[in-house]
Amino acid sequence: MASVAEAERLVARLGDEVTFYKIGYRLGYAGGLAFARTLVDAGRKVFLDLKLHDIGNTVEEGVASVAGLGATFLTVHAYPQTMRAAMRGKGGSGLAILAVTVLTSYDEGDMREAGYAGGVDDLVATRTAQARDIGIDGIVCAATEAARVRAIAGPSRLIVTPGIRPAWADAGDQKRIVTPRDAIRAGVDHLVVGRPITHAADPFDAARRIVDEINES
Ligand SMILES: O=c1ccn([C@@H]2O[C@H](COP(=O)(O)O)[C@@H](O)[C@H]2O)c(=O)[nH]1
Repeated sequence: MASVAEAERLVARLGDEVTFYKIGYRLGYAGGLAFARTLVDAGRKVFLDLKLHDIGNTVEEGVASVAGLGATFLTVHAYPQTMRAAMRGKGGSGLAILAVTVLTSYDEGDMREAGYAGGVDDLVATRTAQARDIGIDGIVCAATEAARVRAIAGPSRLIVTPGIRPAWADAGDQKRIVTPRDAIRAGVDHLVVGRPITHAADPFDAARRIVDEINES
């Protein structure tokens, strides 16, 4: 979403079909943080996908600022310093910190290009174990990794998966994609669905088809 006005129109169009909204960079940098508060006040849940990563002090102070907005989730990259700082920053707020392991737009070739010697699965596993040991609230990974992540993270830590693509949707720049049905069957707690809904000719119909697929799984 490019603007709060556009986001407001989408929220109105989706009505009660969608109760949990993710706000990313584009809207976040265009008034989206104030809009998050509006959504929370309207009874919606908000996932702030800000993917913070910086020196510990900066992350801690940034998370402390965001913690008062009433959002449910906030993402940080799954680097140990960053995760520890985020957990300090959230203090006693109800904000859950989610650690992004390896972006779902990365495959093995992208890992090599970025300078990693190992593969996606092993880095997701390593970062999940570190996140668990730090006490992070949830893990962001592809649903293809959900079973291994669950085994490492334990039964109560949240698993949140972007890269969700119904069979009828384009993959776009996502490389590790899974259908809503297969993600639910893999034991994922929350599915992130963006363009299959926001770029659909009829977003309400797209959201309903995805909800139906989840409910039939
Ligand atoms: O590994 C990650 C972490 C975050 N994302 C974010 O999720 C949405 C996915 O949107 P789609 O349009 O459904 O591809 C997007 O905002 C990403 O920034 C991710 O895709 N992968």
